[in-house]
Amino acid sequence: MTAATPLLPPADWRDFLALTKPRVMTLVVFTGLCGMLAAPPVNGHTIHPIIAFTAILCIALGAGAAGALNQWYEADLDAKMRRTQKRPLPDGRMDRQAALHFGVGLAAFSVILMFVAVNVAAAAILTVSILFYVLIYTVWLKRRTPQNIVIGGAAGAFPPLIGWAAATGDVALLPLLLFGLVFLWTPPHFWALALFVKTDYANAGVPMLPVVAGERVTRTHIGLYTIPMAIAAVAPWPLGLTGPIYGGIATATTILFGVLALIVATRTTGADDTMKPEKRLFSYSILYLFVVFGALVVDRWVFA
Ligand code: HEM
Ligand SMILES: CC(C)=CCC/C(C)=C/CC/C(C)=C/COP(=O)(O)OP(=O)(O)O
Repeated sequence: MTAATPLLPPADWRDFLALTKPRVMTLVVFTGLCGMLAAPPVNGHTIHPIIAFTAILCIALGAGAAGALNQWYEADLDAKMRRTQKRPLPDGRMDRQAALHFGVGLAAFSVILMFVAVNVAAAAILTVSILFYVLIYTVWLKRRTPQNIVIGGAAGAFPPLIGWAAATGDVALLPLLLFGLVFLWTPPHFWALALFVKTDYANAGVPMLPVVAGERVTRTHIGLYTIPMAIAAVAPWPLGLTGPIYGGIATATTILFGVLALIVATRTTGADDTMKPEKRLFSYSILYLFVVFGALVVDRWVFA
């Protein structure tokens, strides 16, 4: 049943903000910004600061809209998981219709503004990423297959491409590698977390890998995905797409990622295990992406 009831008071602005999953979106927006700042000038011109700001705003609004539509669609699941129970919809602080209108309105606004103020390529990729997260991941795959986050995770990998396209009107090998990096990073990022919130997903009936295939298989998959992820992370350097600053930072931080992932991949746990290595890998995965994308920008601006 829907949470819609005429007795609900109007939702607070904080509830609308919570619908946009602001903490997760900071990294989404950061990768978009770095994709933009890593792009070369076109005909001697870099992107105008106002257009750059508008493009980043559109990525933030589009990602927020996708988060809101995700929460609109899966309020029933969120109500069953401890981690998500206090969100505005399952907690009964907001009408479901309001969340739907907010999400659709924000999505349309972000795409139209991107098209009008920036360019068609960035608007098109933004549209694809919103649709990917909402329709492919949330509606289609999440409740059906443990490969949900592998395929659906592509949604979160688009922002570097959007940023680059906003600056150049085009895509190129470097942003495609960055897409590959985030795409291959998502499984270890998410499965590390899924290992320690497995019961939540089991209670909600979501077929995440540890629930369906067990811990052992999940750990092995974390290890296996880390290998191509590491290649995508370091490849821009030997391919001559970045300089040694990026190369050095990406290599060092990726080696540490590999070590932490290997620890998780080779562990077996007992019933009262505190899951410290899994929590560490999850936290590090977030820091890692911030640092690698930050290094890209530092490298580009130091060697320009
Ligand atoms: C399908 C792909 C993904 C899934 C299923 C996933 C899942 C999750 C979950 C369940 C959390 C815990 C959030 C919470 O407690 O509310 C989380 C945290 C986080 N995720 Fe992901 N994630 C995915 C992709 C991404 C992507 C692409 C990014 C950014 C590029 C990202 C960035 C983050 C950040 C920054 C946090 C920490 C948020 C905080 O501090 O609360 N995630 N992720
Ligand atoms: C530009 C643009 C549209 C970007 C989209 C960004 C995007 C797809 C991010 C994915 C990260 C994310 C919030 C996963 C949460 O999974 P979940 O929804 O299963 O997590 P939950 O259990 O916390 O709801």
